Amino acid sequence: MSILHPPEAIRGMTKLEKDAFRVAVDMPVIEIEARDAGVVSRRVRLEPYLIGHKLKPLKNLLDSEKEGKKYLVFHPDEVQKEETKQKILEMIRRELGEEKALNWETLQKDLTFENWDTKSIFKAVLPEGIEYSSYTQTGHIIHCNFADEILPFRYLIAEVLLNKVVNCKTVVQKGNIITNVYRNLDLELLAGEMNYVTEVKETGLRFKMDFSKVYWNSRLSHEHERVSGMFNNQSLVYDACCGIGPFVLPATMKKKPKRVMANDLNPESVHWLKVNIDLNKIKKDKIEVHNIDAKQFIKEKVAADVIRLMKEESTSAETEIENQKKCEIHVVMNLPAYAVNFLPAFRGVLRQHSSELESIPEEKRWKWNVYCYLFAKSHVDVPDIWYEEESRRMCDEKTKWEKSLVVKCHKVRTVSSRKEMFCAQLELPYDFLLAEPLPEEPDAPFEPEEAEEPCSKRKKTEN
Ligand SMILES: C[S@@+](CC[C@H](N)C(=O)[O-])C[C@H]1O[C@@H](n2cnc3c(N)ncnc32)[C@H](O)[C@@H]1O
Repeated sequence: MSILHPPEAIRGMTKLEKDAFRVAVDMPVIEIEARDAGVVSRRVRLEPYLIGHKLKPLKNLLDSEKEGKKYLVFHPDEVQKEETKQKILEMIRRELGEEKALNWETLQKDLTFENWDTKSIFKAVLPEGIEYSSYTQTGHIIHCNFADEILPFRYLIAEVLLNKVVNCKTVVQKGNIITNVYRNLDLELLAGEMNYVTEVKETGLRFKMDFSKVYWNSRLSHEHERVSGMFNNQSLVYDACCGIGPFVLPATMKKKPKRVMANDLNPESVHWLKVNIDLNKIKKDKIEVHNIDAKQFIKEKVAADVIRLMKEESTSAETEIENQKKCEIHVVMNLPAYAVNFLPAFRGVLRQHSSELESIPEEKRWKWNVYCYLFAKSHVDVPDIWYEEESRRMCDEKTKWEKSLVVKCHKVRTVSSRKEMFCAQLELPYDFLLAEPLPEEPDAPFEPEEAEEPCSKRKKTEN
């Protein structure tokens, strides 16, 4: 444990009282001429020993009470040994000259709430052995996720974050379970202003949203980039659960696909998607937007759109063979708690267009790719490979085809112990798209999605 830590009296504090953080400490210092400060900081390697940035606004160099003098301020943890102190004096003398009178002194300083970083504060406040570090920031909003034993300290933690984290103006707690269909979170304001309209940047694009009404998860930025990077200028991109646009916006801006259609059931998502289309200066006609159920979107909008475009291209004499080859259909369904239930909608989706399809030669029919997000969950500890197998099984159970249509399973992230998020990539053959549809099943219940574990730790099992 460091010599420098907030006073023990604050342990157990549940309401922030900044004054209680004040403590007087003896800082080891060396007084130097103010005019030598530049040489010392440039030429003497003192970084490992100086106080550094951890206790900001306390700095490595402080004014001495004597005219024309400065103190070099050292971290007491780093200069405990006499030999270290000697070594430091020698290092400085080597640059400033042996004749300089250099001595170790102690300078009494008051450290206050301003000096302690969040980690030291939480460590000092929470009962021993309990740690807190799990929060995410979306624009000016910090959202926290608390384990039961930390709940009594949530208001204090929120106040600390509000005071300490750059740009933070609002701290909220997520409702423990996401039950609503739009996957947004029930928010409880813990500190700061009740303003949930915020803006973030992802892959260089601007995303504005009302955080209390739409879904946003910055942890998915890699996945948004991965999938939108798979398209090209001949792609047809259909996002069935588009949210505020993290797949379709970068795809449109960076890959310039032949066609982009975006859909979400939540009118608020659609509203903010349109705001973001404008904000990123994308022409409105580049993305066709819908606000319907994903199944309906697949059956009515996607199928008809693909057939129309494929027919147009197959009859156009100008289409180069090379471009025809690059033409692929990509349907993205990022609603992991439910999207597998949309897979049956693809079976037989082209039957109503079968006569139009007959006029398109097989070699001019475009490949169908579906990116189906899902959660693979286990009740017991299992080897990592189990989650991928479970993802395939979940898709196969829904497509009910003679062979698995899953061509790839990409692990997106670990949500909590025994729960992984996957993106199953399926290739749908035309036999499947023209097959007899399966009898309509009653809608699967919308599973409540438990909040992420504060720290996602998984017990390792043997593979
Ligand atoms: C997990 S979010 C993903 C949003 C976005 N694609 C992203 O990556 O941030 C799932 C989205 O599906 C939408 N949604 C829920 N049920 C739906 C349905 N039946 N049809 C279409 N969209 C739905 C929600 O409103 C939400 O925006």
